[in-house]
Parts: sequence; structure tokens; C-alpha cells
Amino acid sequence: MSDHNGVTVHGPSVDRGEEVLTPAALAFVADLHRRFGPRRAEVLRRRGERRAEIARTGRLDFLPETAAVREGDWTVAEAPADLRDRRVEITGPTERKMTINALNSGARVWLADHEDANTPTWHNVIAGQVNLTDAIERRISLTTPEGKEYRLTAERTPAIVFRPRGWHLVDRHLLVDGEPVSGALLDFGLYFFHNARRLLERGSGPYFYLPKMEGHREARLWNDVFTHAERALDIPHGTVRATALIETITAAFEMEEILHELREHASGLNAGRWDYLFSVIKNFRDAGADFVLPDRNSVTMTAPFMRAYTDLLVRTCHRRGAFAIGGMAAFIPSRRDPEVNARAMAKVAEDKQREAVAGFDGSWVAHPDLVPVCAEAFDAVLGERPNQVDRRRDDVVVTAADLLDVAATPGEVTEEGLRSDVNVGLRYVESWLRGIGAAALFNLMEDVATAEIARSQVWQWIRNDVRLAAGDSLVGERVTADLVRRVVDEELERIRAEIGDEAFRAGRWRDAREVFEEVALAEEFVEFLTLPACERID
Ligand SMILES: CC(=O)SCCNC(=O)CCNC(=O)[C@H](O)C(C)(C)COP(=O)(O)OP(=O)(O)OC[C@H]1O[C@@H](n2cnc3c(N)ncnc32)[C@H](O)[C@@H]1OP(=O)(O)O
Ligand SMILES: O=CC(=O)O
Ligand SMILES: [Mg+2]
Repeated sequence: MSDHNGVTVHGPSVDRGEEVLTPAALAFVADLHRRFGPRRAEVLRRRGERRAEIARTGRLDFLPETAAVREGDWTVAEAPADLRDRRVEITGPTERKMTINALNSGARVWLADHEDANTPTWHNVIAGQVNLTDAIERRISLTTPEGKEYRLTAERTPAIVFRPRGWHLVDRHLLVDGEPVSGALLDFGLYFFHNARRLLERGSGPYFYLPKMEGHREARLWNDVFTHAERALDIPHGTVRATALIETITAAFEMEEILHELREHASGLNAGRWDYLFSVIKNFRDAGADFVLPDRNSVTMTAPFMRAYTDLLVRTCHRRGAFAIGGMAAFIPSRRDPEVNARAMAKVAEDKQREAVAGFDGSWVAHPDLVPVCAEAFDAVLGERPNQVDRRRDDVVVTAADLLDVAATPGEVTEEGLRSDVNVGLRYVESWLRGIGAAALFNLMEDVATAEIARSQVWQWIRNDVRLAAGDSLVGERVTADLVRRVVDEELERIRAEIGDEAFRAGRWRDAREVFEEVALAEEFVEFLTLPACERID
């Protein structure tokens, strides 16, 4: 533990951590926290107010007070050279091996993730920053304990777009005046402090993905953080480029306003489909049967409310000269099982083709083997053009009712769906608690966002007296907290039988069960599963 000018570092020691946690970098982060912490608290308070309003009315609408922004004539800043072609973006945590693999993947952009795919252990947070700087310096290499060598082989590496944590999380490993620092400001501050100038010198820039925002005031806060940070380090205004994830239902009603707030720093919007589904469930959890979603794996991007959301996103972006970036198809290829591999390739190809045809300028993949699949889908539509921002989608008309038309989603709630939510929820939380924030489970990518859907839909089914429409032993049963506890017992037993007693004992299954039951069953809905889970790391 070290204490300097009101900044206390509590985290365990991390190899080369002193390169990241320099007195000047800590002072920069502390200044951000002191300056913007109260506004962060204010935006979080507003989230609570808005949610109370949704609970009261069961509705949401476009904001009357910002109509002039939606109707006005404005565009976002021009794209820097290395962000003009974003047709394939690979995402992943900043762990060293994956960093090198992502940089060698052939993607145009690497989303270096400290949000959905990352457990914020102190090691992950700080080692991730070490890896990022090494990556930018092109001096990153690794020899694994098994003797496998990793180094940069790609001549052209992807532009790095760093995703800091969202506004909701704090990091107890670093206290500013005795208060845990905002995770968002810590991640942003360290990355910007160490790398903004380095990136500029290499013909790139400090680029960010902004996660889990719920409205334009949160975008204004980020924009003010960028402006201040640029000024503080004497970096030209507008150097930062931010892509805002539209991954909450409230933000979907403020896409124009979010881009407008960020316009001098904006690069585009991304359709973060998994958190979006979570947000729909969370916000309308007590709005009755019309908002109850069927089994998680049966909700697809062709559901009318998802189609409305993505069409509106493309229309909004292209009207404002901004990039529209697609989301993550969950299917993960397998280098061991050709059948699983072929299915993943086909499913991802279908998803990326749909996005390219709808007007997106590029999209995400979760695995290096999917880079060519996404590239092919976008090459077919873009050809030699770097993007299709000039393709206006003025034909799209999306109303509030379209965005909220959850009831038209086909599918059922089944025993298989319930068991899958419980089994995947437990496995994912267990993995997260061990510091691994993204996992392939049953050949699907699971991260915080997908796990949030699993637990929140269980919560919602219980509150809405849902009965299981199909299944073996449980068909016709009403989903209750007791039933879910029984399923938790059975699924944990299944996992124990599969991995063996020894591995089960060595895992974090008891903690995983406690966290899962808290976030799926507690009377009072827990806002984010990572809040109780963070109490159990380091
Ligand atoms: C909702 C959202 O926010 S989506 C964005 C956040 N989520 C993510 O970023 C998930 C990213 N993807 C991943 O983390 C991984 O692909 C997983 C965990 C799903 C699967 O990983 P694995 O089980 O290691 O897959 P697999 O064994 O097939 O990997 C093969 C190789 O590709 C590498 N690899 C897999 N995914 C990635 C990735 N996203 N970035 C870099 N390298 C990767 C592996 O490290 C492995 O390398 P190696 O052969 O040198 O050992
Ligand atoms: O961050 C992306 C999502 O789908 O959630
Ligand atoms: Mg997300």
C-alpha cells in the first residue's frame, strides 16, 4: 500500500505496475476523479430517477426538450485516417497473449476491453495497461510456461480502441481522498496519460468505446472529460475519438443527442445487442407480460424491436457523418470440432451479411478465426470503399412504439431456457471470479452482458408468474424462487459430475452460487451483477 497526495493504492503488486502507477499518472487520475466524481454521482442518481419513471408509466419516449438537436443540421468530426475503414473489429480482453493474437488477427480495429470481457482484478487492470503500452510501442512478446512464443507478425496492426469500464463501477484498489476511484476514470486516465502522445506520434490517436451509457448527459460528461484531459496534457482538442455503445434502451431514445454531445470527439455508434437486451429486461422488468422475453438463445436480431433499434442506429449515424458499427454474434468457432466450427462460421456470416446490407460500416467479431468471415460480408457490400457512411437510410422511420415492441418477439420460456440461464450464469460468474471475464460456454461467447441477460430474465420470469411451456421434468411449472434454487442445485451437481470433485473443490462455485442467487432472486433488483461480484475479487 502506498499513499501520496491523497491517493492510496491498495491493490496487490503487479509485475511492471510501477511503469503504470507513476506519481504523475496517479495525480492525473486523482484530478479527474476530484473534478468529475461529483458529476458521475449525479448521472448515476439520474439513472435511478428515470428508472422510477419507467416503473411508474411503463413507457419511454424521445425527449421533447432536445427536439432541436434531432431536427438540427450538424455532423460529427471527420474520421482520422486509421478509423476510416472499420469493417472488421476484433474484441477481447487486454491479457498479454490475447493482445498479441488480436494485433495479428488482420482486423482493422481491436477493441481492447476493460468492460464486458474483463474481470477488474487489480492484476487485469494494471497488467492490461502494461500490455497496451507495449502494444502501441510494438515491443510486445511472450513466452508461455509451455515454451510457446508470441510476437507481432502482422505488418499492419489494427487501430486500438480502448473500452474503459462504465460509469457504474468503482475500483477499491485505488482511493482518492479515501474514496474508491471511478473505474471509468481510472481506466481512461491511465490509458490517456501514458499513450495519447505516443499514439499521435505513431499516426494514430487515443480512441475509446464508451460503454453502458443511459443518456446524453452521460455522453456530455465523457466529452468534458476528454476536453479537460486534452487540455491538461497539451494535446489538440478533438484528438480523442469516441464510439458510443448504444446498449441501453434509454440511450436508444437519445442516439442523436449522444452523438451531438460528443460531436467534436465522436467516431460513431455501436449496436451493443447483449447489454441492450439486458437493459430492456431491467427497465421493463415490472411492466407486465408484454415485456417478458422468451428463452435467451431464441431472441435474435430479426425480432421487430431489435430490427427497429439497429435500423434507427444506422439512420442516425449516417445522417450525422458517423460510423454505424454492428454487434457481436455469440457463436464461437472451434479448431477441434469441424461441425461446431461450420455452424459458427455460417451463423456469423449470416449475421454480418445482414448488418452490411442494412448499412452498417463494420462489425465485431469475438475470435480471430471470424475475421475473414466478417471481412467477406463487408467486402461484398463495400468493395473498395472504406465505409458506407454516405449511404443515407432516410427510408427508416422508427417510432417509440417500434423500439418497445417486445411483445412481437417469437419464442417461448422453456425448461431448457431456464436450465441454460442457470447453468451458464453459474459457470460464467465462477469464471469471472477467477479473473477470466470472457468464456466460450456451449460454443457461445459469454461475457458480463450475456450473463446479465441470463440472470435478469430469471428474475423477470419469477415476477411475472411465467410457466415453462416445454421441457422434461418441469414442463408446466411456474418459475418461482424455490424452483430456481432447485434448478441451481441440479445444475451445480451436473457441473460437479462433469468437471470432477477435485476441480469443483478448487473452483469458486460457492461464491458463484451466492452471487447468482443474489442477482437472480433478490426481492430488490441488483443493478449490475458485477457490483456484488466485485466484492469477492482480490
Ligand atoms: C457483449 C460484448 O461486449 S462482446 C465483446 C466482449 N467480449 C469479448 O471480447 C470476447 C472475446 N473473445 C474471447 O474472449 C474468446 O474468443 C473466448 C473466451 C470466447 C474463446 O476463447 P478460447 O476458448 O481461447 O478460444 P480458442 O481456444 O478457439 O482460441 C484459439 C486461439 O485464438 C485466440 N483468441 C480467441 N479469441 C480471441 C480474441 N478475441 N482476441 C485475441 N485472441 C483470441 C486464443 O487466445 C487462442 O490462441 P492460441 O492458439 O495462441 O492459444
Ligand atoms: O458490449 C456489447 C454488448 O452487446 O453488450
Ligand atoms: Mg456491453
